[in-house]
Amino acid sequence: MATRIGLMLPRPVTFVTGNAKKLEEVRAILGNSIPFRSLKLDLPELQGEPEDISKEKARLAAIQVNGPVLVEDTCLCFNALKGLPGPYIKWFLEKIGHEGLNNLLMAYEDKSAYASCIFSFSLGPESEPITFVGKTPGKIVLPRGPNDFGWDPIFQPDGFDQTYAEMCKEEKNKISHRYRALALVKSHFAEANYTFPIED
Ligand SMILES: O=P(O)(O)OP(=O)(O)OP(=O)(O)OC[C@H]1O[C@@H](n2cnc3c(O)ncnc32)[C@H](O)[C@@H]1O
Ligand SMILES: [Mg+2]
Repeated sequence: MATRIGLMLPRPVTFVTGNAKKLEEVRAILGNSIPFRSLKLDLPELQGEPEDISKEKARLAAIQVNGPVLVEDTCLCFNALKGLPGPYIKWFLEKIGHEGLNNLLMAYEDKSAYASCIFSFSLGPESEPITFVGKTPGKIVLPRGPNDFGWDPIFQPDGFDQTYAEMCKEEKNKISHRYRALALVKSHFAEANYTFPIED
């Protein structure tokens, strides 16, 4: 059987994020399937549509790293608010907290929401990033469970009685928006058959 030779990447892939919890989940989900190193950088984020924000982050990251990069942007979208706060969830969470986020939906019967994770992968500063989107539908509830990662206590995925925060990590990582997006990233890497230089 002929072996397909994949594109040899000039450097290992760098996952750029300023968020330690994201990194922890990405490590747990990817395991050894895609070798990567991480770099803690909080990149400036454009305003606009989630895919454009994620792509722009990858462009900036690829310039800083001067090599292949993976970044992700996470959104929490309320259906009654036509997808808002969406990519602005970080600032909403920081300013108004879990209670304020619940209050935003007070005027609406519809408490449904979805979490989405948009990974962008760029081969380097000259390349157009490719995006991979994973979504998990659910609803916004009063906070339940440990408060150690973002809006986990107020998001209850459909089909479950627990919020993300109440679930054990393994369970969240089997159904999460991040897991679903990373499944697409993994398929792309398998398809492209990239080869990586040995880390020095
Ligand atoms: O450096 P980056 O990767 O951008 O990390 P960040 O913390 O700035 O993250 P985002 O810009 O994607 O903003 C998403 C917000 O949602 C939070 N968040 C991301 N993933 C989450 C998850 O799985 N569960 C709960 N909160 C999450 C995160 O802490 C932020 O407040
Ligand atoms: Mg950010």
